[in-house]
Amino acid sequence: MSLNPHLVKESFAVIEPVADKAAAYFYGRLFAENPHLRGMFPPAMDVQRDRLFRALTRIVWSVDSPGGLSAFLGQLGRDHRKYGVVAEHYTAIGNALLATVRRFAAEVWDTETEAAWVTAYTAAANIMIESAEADSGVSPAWWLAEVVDHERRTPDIAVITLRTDRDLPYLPGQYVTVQTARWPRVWRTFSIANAPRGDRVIRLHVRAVPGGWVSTSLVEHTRIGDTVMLGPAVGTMTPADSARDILCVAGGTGLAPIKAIVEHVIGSGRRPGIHLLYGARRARDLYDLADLIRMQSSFPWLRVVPVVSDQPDYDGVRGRVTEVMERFHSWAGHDAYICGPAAMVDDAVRRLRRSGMPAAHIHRDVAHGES
Ligand SMILES: NC(=O)C1=CN([C@@H]2O[C@H](COP(=O)(O)OP(=O)(O)OC[C@H]3O[C@@H](n4cnc5c(N)ncnc54)[C@H](O)[C@@H]3O)[C@@H](O)[C@H]2O)C=CC1
Repeated sequence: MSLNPHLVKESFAVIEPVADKAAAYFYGRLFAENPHLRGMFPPAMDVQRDRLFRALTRIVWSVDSPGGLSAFLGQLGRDHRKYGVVAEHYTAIGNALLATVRRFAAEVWDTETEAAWVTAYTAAANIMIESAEADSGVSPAWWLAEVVDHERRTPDIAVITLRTDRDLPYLPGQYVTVQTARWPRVWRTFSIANAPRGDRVIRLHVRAVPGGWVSTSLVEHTRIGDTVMLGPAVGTMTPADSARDILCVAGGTGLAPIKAIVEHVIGSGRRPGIHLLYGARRARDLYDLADLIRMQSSFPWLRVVPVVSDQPDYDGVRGRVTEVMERFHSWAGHDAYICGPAAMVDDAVRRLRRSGMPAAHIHRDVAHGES
């Protein structure tokens, strides 16, 4: 059977508007047919449902660009080891998925569409299974990490320093999933805010999101000496191998991966000009400014520009960080790294593309929610 991306996409487009219902049906069916799998998932499934659809959407819409997709699936397969997922589970998940798309895309469903989904799912599952198996020979499924420092920089933002029990390999700009003792089986993603130094130290910037289980637990209920669990590092916004100058645009705690990338570039011995536009709603939310100013004073090629959007009496640069980015400078010839709220990242990419920056010079990660 050959892959037929068109049929997969066409049927998926019918499901997207009813994604919530389809995800609820998928999990209902999965657990009804395989009750033993329920224990692998958290008690509350809302975030899990969104995640499933975000991953599925990404897979389906890139099903005909196999290069990037197989890297994504490989990371997904490795990351799923921490849940205890093994090869047999993929059959159960595939059956539930097929039943779901068959039901919700009934208006366009036929035997050819079914064959296209079976082929696509089998190919995707095989990549995930193979990469998990290859990884199991060389890397643990998860890491334990001790909290060695916990700084409450604002009432709702903490900078948390962890030391992992074993080396956790990562590239600057990547992120990890975190589970706290307070919420077993609930994993949330956070970017690593420091470049790797071989000392097993990982720093996270966490904003306690209202109703966010893990973020609130990390900011408000975590102390030095506590232990958390981490999944493997994933993510594709990593430093480009280029000689260009660098534009960094960070919104709120989206600063974390940007800081890791800047640290890496400084440590690499290169001397590119780096502009770091750091946006926050109010001056007091510029929770890491003192550290960035220190970096700037030891590396004269770095220019940090704090930008405040929602405080009219602020006496520095005011506005949304993306607007300031556009009126500030010409960014032609730069590499851009962008991280923050999804709408901010989209807006920055749109403005840079409009100004003529090639897509290949714009580095961003597909939004990963924290809460
Ligand atoms: N903590 C972490 O490790 C990471 C967090 N993130 C994401 O970064 C985001 C950070 O959120 P907050 O700190 O609450 O930031 P925020 O909502 O306070 O926004 C910070 C700044 O971003 C800009 N901005 C916000 N919305 C915009 C829009 N619609 N258009 C243009 N510019 C806009 C403004 O300049 C604003 O001052 C979250 O969505 C989080 O998921 C991403 C990667 C890592």
